Amino acid sequence: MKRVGILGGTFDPPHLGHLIIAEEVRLSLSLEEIWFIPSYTPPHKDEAKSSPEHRKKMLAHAIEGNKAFKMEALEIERSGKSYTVDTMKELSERYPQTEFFFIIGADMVEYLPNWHRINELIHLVTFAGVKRSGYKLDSPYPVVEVEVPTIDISSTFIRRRVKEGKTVNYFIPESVYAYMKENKLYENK
Ligand SMILES: Nc1ncnc2c1ncn2[C@@H]1O[C@H](COP(=O)(O)OP(=O)(O)OP(=O)(O)O)[C@@H](O)[C@H]1O
Ligand SMILES: O=C(O)c1ccc[n+]([C@@H]2O[C@H](COP(=O)([O-])O)[C@@H](O)[C@H]2O)c1
Repeated sequence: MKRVGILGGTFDPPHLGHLIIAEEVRLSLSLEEIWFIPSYTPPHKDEAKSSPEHRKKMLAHAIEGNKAFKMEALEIERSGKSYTVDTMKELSERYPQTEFFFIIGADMVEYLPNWHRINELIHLVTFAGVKRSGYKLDSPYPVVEVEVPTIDISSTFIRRRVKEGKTVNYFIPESVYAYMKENKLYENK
């Protein structure tokens, strides 16, 4: 079986925290690839500030240069609320010879009991949980904990800094920063 990690997210915008957890989990669990899946409408939080097209382009910039990183944009193509169970059902049917590991930060681990059709989803993926400051990794659902240095960066932090007119140099890849500036993203949001 091919072993593939999935990192689903809003990526509004993608940042170094995303890239570091993806690479660290890939190495720890000996995964061949990481597929980044940008959501269309995040199921349980406010709508993204940037459009799916902008988020997709920023993500493409963020993952360029790592051959093991791919983007799978099926949630954007499907539109509507991006429930993970629908996504993983589709991918499991499309790739029956692949074992999927779904990477989640501790904020999402705490939230797992509220996920849509979670009892179905746990049979489709193995959750790989990573620490995130302010959250616990405890869950009534099976989660494999992967030791990753705690990176205290979030998209909310990046958006807030940009709105305040401050630099976000070094927190996001340069190419993502250039794209954000070119398109004036987050300056007034
Ligand atoms: N710094 C981080 N450390 C660990 N996990 C993270 C980190 N940033 C994001 N994640 C995880 O990556 C996935 C996608 O995150 P998402 O794209 O929503 O970014 P975010 O920084 O949490 O965004 P926001 O601040 O807008 O809520 C989630 O499972 C989230 O827990
Ligand atoms: O399916 C659900 O009910 C569900 C609830 C919360 C989050 N998720 C998924 O978890 C990933 C991270 O979510 P977020 O909100 O941090 O971008 C993303 O792929 C979401 O679709 C999924």
